[in-house]
Amino acid sequence: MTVMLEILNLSKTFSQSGALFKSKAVNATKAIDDLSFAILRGESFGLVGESGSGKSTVANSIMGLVNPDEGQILFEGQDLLQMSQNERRTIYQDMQMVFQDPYSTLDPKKTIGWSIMEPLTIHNLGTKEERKERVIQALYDVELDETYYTRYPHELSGGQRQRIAIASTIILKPKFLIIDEGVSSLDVSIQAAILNLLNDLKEKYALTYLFISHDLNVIEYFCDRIAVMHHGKLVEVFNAIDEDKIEHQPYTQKLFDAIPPIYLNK
Ligand SMILES: Nc1ncnc2c1ncn2[C@@H]1O[C@H](COP(=O)(O)OP(=O)(O)OP(=O)(O)O)[C@@H](O)[C@H]1O
Repeated sequence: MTVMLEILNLSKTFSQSGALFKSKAVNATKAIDDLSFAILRGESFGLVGESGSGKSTVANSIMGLVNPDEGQILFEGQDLLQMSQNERRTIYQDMQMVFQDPYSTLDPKKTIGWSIMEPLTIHNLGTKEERKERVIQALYDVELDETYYTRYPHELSGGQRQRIAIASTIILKPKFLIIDEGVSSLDVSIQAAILNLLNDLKEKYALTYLFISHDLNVIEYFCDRIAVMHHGKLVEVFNAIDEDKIEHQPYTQKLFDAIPPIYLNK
């Protein structure tokens, strides 16, 4: 398999109180610290770590929402950090992110159809009729139907809202999808349904996933390879299938030990 996305020596420090304190280490948080890993085309790559370990900073750096201090982010060999705004805009049709809280990303005053169509509108893709057709296709892709086109976010359950968030990313036909805590706020049975949907979409559209969660149990179920982060650093990367055959780093073992026994199907 070829490499789709490569992170090389990426670092980001946030100054807590603005530029005034930038030079004082005590007021700065090193959110990511010399991080390197590669995601292969067609895999589901998991990034796991406790809250504050730097996972969202990695996702936000990839999506251009955070400016890293150092390092490279290579997408199909091209460094995103060296690109112009225009070049990035084009590449973000191939890379999309499903955010943590779908309710906050859906405009409560707009119909579901409008929200799913928005990326097509922003990128000025297709005629009005073609856009509507693509929205309806995207609704069916996430196992909803066209009656949702005219509904509003408050009429939907958490799981349905997450399906809408997924529909509004796959409508651009991306190659690479980041899912940041995409199922964390959902009940366990709904989580499983969304994960199964993501697996179906992966197959249908040949997607590659970066799946981010603090929940090792979910990551282990869904991902092919797993990277563990702690205090902004990479602890280890391993194949999910080898999970119980290898000796893990103590921090990873601690995360495994914290999984409640009811979730362990061994
Ligand atoms: N915009 C910001 N300004 C200041 N500090 C930030 C900012 N974003 C993140 N941080 C800090 O960087 C560290 C890493 O945060 P990040 O959100 O990347 O971790 P995370 O693993 O995704 O955690 P969570 O699962 O809680 O979102 C934390 O200490 C956080 O407080």
